[in-house]
Amino acid sequence: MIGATVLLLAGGFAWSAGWVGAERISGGDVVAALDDSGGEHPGYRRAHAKGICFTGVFEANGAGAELSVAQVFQRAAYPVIGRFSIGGGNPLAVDGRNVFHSMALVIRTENGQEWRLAMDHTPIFPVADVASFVALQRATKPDPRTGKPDPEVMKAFLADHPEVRAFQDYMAQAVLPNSFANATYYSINTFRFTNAGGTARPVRWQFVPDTPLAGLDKQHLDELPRDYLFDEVTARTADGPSRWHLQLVVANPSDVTDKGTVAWTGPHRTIDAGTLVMTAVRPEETGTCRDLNFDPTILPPGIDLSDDPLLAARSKAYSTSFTDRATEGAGPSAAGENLARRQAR
Ligand code: HEM
Repeated sequence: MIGATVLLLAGGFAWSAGWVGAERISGGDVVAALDDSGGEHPGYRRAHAKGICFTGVFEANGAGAELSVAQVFQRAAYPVIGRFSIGGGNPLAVDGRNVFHSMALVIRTENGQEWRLAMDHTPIFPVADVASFVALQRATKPDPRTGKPDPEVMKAFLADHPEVRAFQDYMAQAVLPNSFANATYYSINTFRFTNAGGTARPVRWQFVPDTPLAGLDKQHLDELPRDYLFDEVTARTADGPSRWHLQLVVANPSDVTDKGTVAWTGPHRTIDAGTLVMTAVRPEETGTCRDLNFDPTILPPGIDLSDDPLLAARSKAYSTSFTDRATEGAGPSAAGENLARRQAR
């Protein structure tokens, strides 16, 4: 369990005295906390710094229109810009040690609508609000003496945040996908979908891969090559596309919609809205994803925010991170023909 905790929190998260409520925590505060915990890496995303761009299409089958008027659910193929990443702010991170495998997408439709999505391969998140996120950074900040989080600080954090237990329990038994291509990517947060009849429903979604799931050996994660996941997806894509089905999951009346820490369990009405086809992968310097902010609150008409407070907090933090890195100037690609290889030369 401790191993899972340390693994989960290794992405680098911090804290600042005097933050007493989410309303007082700005995007700048969150980014300062990320920098304090994970170290400063100018020119990179403050979280999910190590990533690779991809392109493809979303082939909508029309079924999603039952839930939302967004054009992206009308039967057609829409171009996609995407990014695979691992959590944490270190662009030189070792893939195997990182808990989050992530996918971000921008899907544009010809009527000018745009849907930006940033998803993790876990169905739930460790914390439900931004104050807890900041506290998590502090708890997981490496102690300079050991290079690991201080167990006493972690213990106090977990005592104050029992909601983290659900994530720890999930991670302890979950398979850690051995490819970006065979992971399921979850919205985690709930959104509100409105259809042409004006009916609004809380919805979470997941992109479910056609590629069968296979796991990394959790006992030997440290032995994986640094860029294992990124090299694997690059080689795999040279051989052909990978596909995921977009499953829209409609809330049951008893489901929690304002906490990404709580899973929706049991049977749910689920609509397969179409297929994401990922056709090409490129390093950030030559791809088209680096200078995008995958703010999950940029939504087309027919998809709105829910009552989950994490969404607005994410928007503020992503915006500050984006502005900071734009001001600093982009660093070399962290994966693909990458920074680590250049430094080794
Ligand atoms: C309070 C909670 C959260 C905070 C403060 C936060 C913070 C951040 C920040 C600062 C970035 C870098 C943005 C940029 O420079 O473009 C980022 C990226 C990202 N986050 Fe979060 N995040 C939170 C929750 C989540 C959740 C719940 C998910 C998954 C559903 C998620 C998935 C991602 C992904 C996939 C990226 C990388 C996007 C890309 O490739 O550009 N985050 N996050």
